[in-house]
Amino acid sequence: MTFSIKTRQEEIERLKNEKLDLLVIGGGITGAGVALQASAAKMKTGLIDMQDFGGGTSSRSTRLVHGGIRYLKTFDVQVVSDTVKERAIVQHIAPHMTRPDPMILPIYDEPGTTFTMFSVKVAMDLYDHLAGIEGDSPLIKYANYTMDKAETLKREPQLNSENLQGAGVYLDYQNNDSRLVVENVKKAHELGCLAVSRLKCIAILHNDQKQVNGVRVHDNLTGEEFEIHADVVINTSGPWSDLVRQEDKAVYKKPRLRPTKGVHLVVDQSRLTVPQPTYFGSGTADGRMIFTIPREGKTYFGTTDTDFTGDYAHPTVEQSDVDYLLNIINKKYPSAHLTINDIEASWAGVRPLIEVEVEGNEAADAATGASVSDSTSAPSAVSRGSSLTEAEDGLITLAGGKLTDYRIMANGAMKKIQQKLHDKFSKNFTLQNSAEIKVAGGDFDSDHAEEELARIAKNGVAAGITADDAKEIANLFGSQAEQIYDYAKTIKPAAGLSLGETAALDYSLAEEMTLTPVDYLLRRTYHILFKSDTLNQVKEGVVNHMSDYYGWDKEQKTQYVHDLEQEIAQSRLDKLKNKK
Ligand SMILES: Cc1cc2nc3c(=O)[nH]c(=O)nc-3n(C[C@H](O)[C@H](O)[C@H](O)COP(=O)(O)OP(=O)(O)OC[C@H]3O[C@@H](n4cnc5c(N)ncnc54)[C@H](O)[C@@H]3O)c2cc1C
Ligand SMILES: O=P(O)(O)OC[C@H](O)CO
Repeated sequence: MTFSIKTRQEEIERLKNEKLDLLVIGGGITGAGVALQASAAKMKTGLIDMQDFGGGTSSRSTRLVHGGIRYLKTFDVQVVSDTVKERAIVQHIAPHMTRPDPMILPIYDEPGTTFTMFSVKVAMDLYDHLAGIEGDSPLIKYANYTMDKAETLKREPQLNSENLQGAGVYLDYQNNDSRLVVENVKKAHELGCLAVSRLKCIAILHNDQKQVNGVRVHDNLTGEEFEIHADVVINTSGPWSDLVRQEDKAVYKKPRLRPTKGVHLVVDQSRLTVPQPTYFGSGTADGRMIFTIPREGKTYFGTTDTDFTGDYAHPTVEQSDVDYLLNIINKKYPSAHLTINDIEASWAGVRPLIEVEVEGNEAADAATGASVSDSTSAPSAVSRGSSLTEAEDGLITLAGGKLTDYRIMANGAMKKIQQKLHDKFSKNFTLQNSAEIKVAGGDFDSDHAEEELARIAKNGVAAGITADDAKEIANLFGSQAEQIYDYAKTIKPAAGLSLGETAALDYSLAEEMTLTPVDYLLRRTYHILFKSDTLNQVKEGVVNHMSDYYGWDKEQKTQYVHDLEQEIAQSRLDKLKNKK
């Protein structure tokens, strides 16, 4: 019960009564990375999120740890240089989620193409060079190469052959974004961070010298409001960063973000079969590039990139998003003939793109060099860099960036926080090398991850769990699977769930601050997004088991079931399908 509803109240009492060195507002990947590094440096750290950890953009990405090869076209070389090197480090510290998965980049002779056969080879060579994939690199087996048209069609037969020139193949990594967040949060918590979800910052507090010294929060579970005091406060609220800065009424001047929405759609792999992740030009004048990615027996594809001014917590997939993506996919894979009825799941996320340079006396350090654009630029031309700023009253904001460079973004922020605690509060902390701090579940040999996860899964079978469940548990929870297998030895399967599913759920409730069925089925596991075939079988068992664990009354259980069914209906695009 180390990270659960049972510890949540205890930690709220500590947040009320103990002054922190650092408070982190926002528990997406950016905030989680800062909280882990601050806790590793033995700062008394608090991390709050108004939703579930990872409930924002960090569970709505393309689920890649990648260097953004297309950013070379907009000369975002700093972002590429940072992120392409960072991939191997993220794989090292989070090996159960970040897996090498070479990308095919088919080249078409078409309007608006991002690459030609010549430029894709130059880009891939630069990409590999920046990542050190050369010479005797342990990753040399993933060095890039090109394929001619025939080889490309042999590799990926469903691709449109018309105007196809060939393809590049280069290393990128698949990732489980939601679990990357929660494993960072769990590690931070293990290192002493007071991490509480469903706590919303509703005001920024100041001392007599008009310097930030804390926040007022609203507990979204209980309705209680209280203050949390800290020497330093950092705003890592992603797309909400401007809204949190607006709470800092004394110094807020203007927004700096240009939020854009990105949508992904999921079909069964029988409807669209791709052998490995594929990344190609949209074939339209918007300069976008689209991914098609195999995952868990499904194929997902995306993304759109459109300015977004809606509710950042509930970005929705619209008909125009579906039409855009299906039009491109059916052109690139002419034998697919996908329609909206083939879509089994979907998700929409909001990029926290930085558009406006800092203004006034804000101090800015380019964490990963957000090159500034203006509102006339196409969304895809806006930099994917991040920025680190400090307002006149001391509120620090770390925004933008990618999920891939979360660790180096946090590195930059930690140097500023360390300096501030030294200069203003005479507190000295030693920053740790976060490249060597494995996230929760990463305690196994990263250089032999596949073999290690297979070895771990065998222990699950020995505990009486089916081979499929044991493998899935190992892939999701990494070295923590051993704990789940131990659970399995002492419990009986819950109604409607297998022994493995029951043990994994028990673990998540006790050790991952999993508070709702949506937390579990959408973010801690792949059930809603990639396992729609069996979702109906497990969801009732999950709800009933959680209801017993939490002691929900009839009204609470009805509400959680309603929220879950709404999430599933939205993911399945029921509203759009019913309009047809
Ligand atoms: C469609 C799409 C695809 C992408 N694909 C990739 C990819 O494949 N690889 C990659 O590296 N990057 C990718 N990205 C970028 C990456 O997802 C984001 O850069 C990253 O997730 C941003 O994380 P964050 O922690 O800054 O924001 P978020 O994850 O949004 O976290 C901010 C958190 O702050 C919380 N919050 C907000 N206001 C408050 C408040 N007042 N009080 C308390 N909490 C608050 C929110 O609930 C939220 O959980 C993609 C982005 C999109 C949209
Ligand atoms: O921000 P974009 O346009 O690169 O889209 C996000 C990708 O899908 C993955 O990072």
